[in-house]
Amino acid sequence: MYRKLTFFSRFVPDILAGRKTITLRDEAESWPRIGETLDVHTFEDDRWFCRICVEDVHPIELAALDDTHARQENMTLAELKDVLAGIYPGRDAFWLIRFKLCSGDDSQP
Ligand SMILES: CC(=O)Nc1cc[nH]c(=O)n1
Repeated sequence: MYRKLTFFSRFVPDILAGRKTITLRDEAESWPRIGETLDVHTFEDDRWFCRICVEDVHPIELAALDDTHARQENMTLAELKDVLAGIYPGRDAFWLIRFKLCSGDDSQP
C-alpha cells in the first residue's frame, strides 16, 4: 500500500510525459520521503493515474525559484509564480518534491 499524492488534472499530461518532474507544496504536504513510491491521483476526482518515485525533498523559498525550477514544472518562471499564487495565496515558503515516473510493474495500480 503506497501513500497517495494528488495533482490537479491539468498537470496529468505533463507528468505522464515526464515534462513535469517537481511539485512545490506547503508544509502539510512535505511528508513524502526520498526513495518512497507514491500512488498519484487527480485532485478533482481521485482518479489514479501513475506511481512516482521520490528523488528529493527539500524546503525552498519563493524568492529562490529560478528558471531551472520552472523548466522542471514545464512552465516559465512567471507562470510558475502565478500558479503558486493561485494555489497557495500569500505563501512564500514551499517544499520541493522531485520525482520520476516509476517504471515496470510498479507503475500499475
Ligand atoms: C492538488 C494540488 O495541490 N496540486 C498541486 C499543488 C502544487 N503543485 C502541483 O504540482 N500540484
